[in-house]
Amino acid sequence: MSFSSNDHSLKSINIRMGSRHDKGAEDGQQSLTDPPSGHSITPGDLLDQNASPTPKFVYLLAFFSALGGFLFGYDTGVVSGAMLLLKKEMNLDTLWQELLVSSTVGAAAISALSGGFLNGWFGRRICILLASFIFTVGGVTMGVAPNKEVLLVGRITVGLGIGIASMTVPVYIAEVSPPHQRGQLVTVNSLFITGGQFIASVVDGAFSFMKHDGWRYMLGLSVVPAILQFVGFCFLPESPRWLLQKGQREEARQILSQIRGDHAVDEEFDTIKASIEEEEREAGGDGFILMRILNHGPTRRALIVGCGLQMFQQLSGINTVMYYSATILQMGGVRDVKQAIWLAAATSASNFVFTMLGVWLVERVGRRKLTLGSLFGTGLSLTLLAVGFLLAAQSSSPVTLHPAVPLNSTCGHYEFCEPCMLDPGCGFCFLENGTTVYDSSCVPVNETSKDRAAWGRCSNQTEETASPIWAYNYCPTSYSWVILMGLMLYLAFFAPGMGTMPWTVNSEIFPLWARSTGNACSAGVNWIFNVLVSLTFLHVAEFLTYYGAFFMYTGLVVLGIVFVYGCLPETKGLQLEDIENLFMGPLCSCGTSSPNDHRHVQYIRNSSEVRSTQYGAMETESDISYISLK
Ligand SMILES: O[C@H]1[C@H](O)[C@@H](O)[C@H](O)[C@@H](O)[C@H]1O
Repeated sequence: MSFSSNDHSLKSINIRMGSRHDKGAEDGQQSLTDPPSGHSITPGDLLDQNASPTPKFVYLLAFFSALGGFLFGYDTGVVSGAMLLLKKEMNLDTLWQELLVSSTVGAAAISALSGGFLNGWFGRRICILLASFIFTVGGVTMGVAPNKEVLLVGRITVGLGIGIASMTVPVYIAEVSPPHQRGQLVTVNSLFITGGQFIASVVDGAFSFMKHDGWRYMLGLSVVPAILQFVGFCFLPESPRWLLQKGQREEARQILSQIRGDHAVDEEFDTIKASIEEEEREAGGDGFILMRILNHGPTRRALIVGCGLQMFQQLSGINTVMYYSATILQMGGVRDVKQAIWLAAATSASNFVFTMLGVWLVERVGRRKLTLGSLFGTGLSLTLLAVGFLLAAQSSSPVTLHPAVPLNSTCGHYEFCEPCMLDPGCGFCFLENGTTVYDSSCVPVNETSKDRAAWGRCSNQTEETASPIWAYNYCPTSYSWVILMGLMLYLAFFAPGMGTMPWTVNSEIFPLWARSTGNACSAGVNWIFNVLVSLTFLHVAEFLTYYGAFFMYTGLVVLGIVFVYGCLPETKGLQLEDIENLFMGPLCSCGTSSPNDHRHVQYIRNSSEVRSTQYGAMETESDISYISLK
């Protein structure tokens, strides 16, 4: 017999065996420590529902909750297309445009942080209902907004909904899913996020022809999934884990049986119950939850890992790349705005399609390998993007015409397109013949609409092909194919891993008492870094140039690789109640706290007599002799 000490897994096995034994004794059933003669119990037996097909009800729950992810994606994605129409119709200046975009993300950060309290107190179901109600109110407000102020209120309202949904939905799905499918089902929520972004870009394209009021449909249509989710959740149950934590045992058992279909739920029910008691005992029952998380080693380490993952997700620059895709396409010669909108839809379609790959891979390769592989590819693609921008900058078109510009403008100083476009006050006005640029000038941008110059040839944009082209924020280049390839590769690598795993992993690494607060903090970190990265991008580009900015993101991704390699354990296939054990050791164990694929736990009866194991008895050496870890 061989035994390698792994007191963490022993502790959890101990909980299960002990509690199962108690139950078996009470009900006069056979206990787990009393397997049929000659049968050795494997972990598979312990989680026997793992091997069985998932009842359809779980899919239904996952679908209705993931509508929250859809709304998150839709409301964050739809605004770019709506803005093209809004800025003309409401005559919005840059400040208002930025306010309407960033207020949603800012509100999401605040509500995600406070959502932890709501979630722990009122439960997952009420929070999802609340989020869909808020989404509906926000959608109606935006759809009927008579002016920009009301529109801003609508954008802030949907932001509040997004924050609550973003932290509640993954937790709810994780808590109702069977362990062997948890990763996949939670990752479906990310699929719905990118699906929402994709549908938003299609809706943007479809309504872009409606110069008057098109934006009302774009922004207002979000009420459809919001109402669907609200109605659905009126009939769907609360998470049995949350109910058990609140002491509502009978309801919890009943819902667990309903969710698991025909499968016996005693085992799972007892495991959850025993570990709630154990966890509460270990972490100390009283006090402010965030303080308890920080004072208790395993949860403190889980919080660092969860927040770190969310931070690196945003520092990888996803929203810059998505936002910037239309400009990248313009650089490549797509000058028609309508065509650019449709091609931007192709970018979000790729993000969506590659997220599907993540859903497929998560239970096959596991969270750790998927995240590491994704980060590695993301880093390489960012390097390619940076090299593309570098080549474009080095072959930047010269300024050939120097019209007199006002004294207070810097635009007259530039000799090349590159520094001209990096100056937020200027744009590049040029004519082209095939790929040759000629008659080019650097002129001030119109304060109210960046789509045209303040004066001169490019101040009156027409659709005619012979008229000069106005390039704001970009330069024409023949290296756009390198950048485009970088963009596609970026999405292919980012979406399946870094786009999805931070949400999935966070939903499973916290013990029940810390789950709401832990997820609130990590989702809050995600939204805060989302605002930071999107708001700073243009300034960073101004100081470091575009290629400098993308090299900087590459550097941040390298830091992310070190962090993930060092600190992210594998959570695949484990019961939620076991995952805390992975954080018992030091913060960074380079994956060694992951369950070892080759180690097999066997429970062997060493006598024909039925052994009555008591709760906690396995900690003595003689008891351990009943287990062999190969
Ligand atoms: O996981 C999502 C997804 O990758 C989205 O495409 C992105 O816009 C969000 O910021 C992110 O949290």
